[in-house]
Amino acid sequence: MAAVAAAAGTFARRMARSGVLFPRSSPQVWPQAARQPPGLLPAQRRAFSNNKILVELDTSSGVATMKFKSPPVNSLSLDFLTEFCISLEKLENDRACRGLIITSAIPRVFSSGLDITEMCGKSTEHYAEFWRAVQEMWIRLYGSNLVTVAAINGSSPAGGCLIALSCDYRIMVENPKYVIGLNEAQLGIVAPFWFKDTFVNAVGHRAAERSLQLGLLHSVPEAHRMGLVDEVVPEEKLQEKAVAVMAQWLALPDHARQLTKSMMRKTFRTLSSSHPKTPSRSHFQRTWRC
Ligand SMILES: CC/C=C\C/C=C\C/C=C\C=C\CC(=O)SCCNC(=O)CCNC(=O)[C@H](O)C(C)(C)COP(=O)(O)OP(=O)(O)OC[C@H]1O[C@@H](n2cnc3c(N)ncnc32)[C@H](O)[C@@H]1OP(=O)(O)O
Repeated sequence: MAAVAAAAGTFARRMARSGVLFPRSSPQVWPQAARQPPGLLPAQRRAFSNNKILVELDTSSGVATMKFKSPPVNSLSLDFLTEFCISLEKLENDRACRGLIITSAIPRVFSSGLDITEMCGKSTEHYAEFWRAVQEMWIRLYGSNLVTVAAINGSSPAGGCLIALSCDYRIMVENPKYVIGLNEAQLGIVAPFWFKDTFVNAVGHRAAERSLQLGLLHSVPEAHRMGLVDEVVPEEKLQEKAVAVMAQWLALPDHARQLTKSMMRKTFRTLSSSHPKTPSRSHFQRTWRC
């Protein structure tokens, strides 16, 4: 328990160093239209970047694009998760931003999920901090007030699938090599209940039961059929489609859409307020034999 508390403190300090407020306890409601401060020339584009993620915000449309750029496979390391939360928080605090498209700059992979090297041979404190960061990523993305669209341009197993599932809409590139799903059972581990719930919310109980027990990674057409992704497009149409979907969602009044989203996703507050126990060191070691 002390380790969990220490990890919470460490993660909070990492976020605080970035200048981002932490944590935010309740959803914020943003103005309906992107606004520019009066008297200033509108800067159409703003960008910020770190060594894991690139973010570009088009202030005229209010749409930001977040590109994962952490070779080789955009695995979700502690550093990646921290940068993700910082970037998301910056966008949420930017009154010009209303929507977020998440995609990958790495060919053929959206995200390979949690970084396996973070779960081997580390201290109890590290596991606690890592797990805290995984939860925080999900809480912030699933509970975000922004319209979030996943433009999935590569394989997306496990934690990568969770990121996509946490968005409001998923568009995946049609490619016979790409797969998506929660394959934890194949790895001999159990997807946490909030991974499971997010999956069930997208595909329904029966499809989830089968997919999760067998740890299936689905082809793109199969993922589309079962509702795991909402749309499938050729690679060259992905950006255009993501922008079009975003425009459709942003056409609604923000407050009504945001409150509806918050109502539909209210379970996230349970985790947010209770942060379940971090898996123990022996659990990690047993699972990965390290
Ligand atoms: C977890 C501890 C136990 C208990 C806790 C309790 C409950 C919940 C626990 C866990 C929940 C976990 C969710 C997860 O996300 S676990 C991670 C699952 N991820 C995977 O299974 C993906 C594995 N990777 C792949 O399938 C493929 O790599 C690919 C499809 C993403 C890409 O294929 P490529 O052919 O393009 O690339 P590769 O040659 O396979 O890989 C290149 C390179 O990258 C390394 N790598 C791949 N995935 C990961 C990863 N997730 N973390 C770290 N590193 C990864 C791979 O080893 C290669 O490295 P080298 O070049 O060999 O050095």
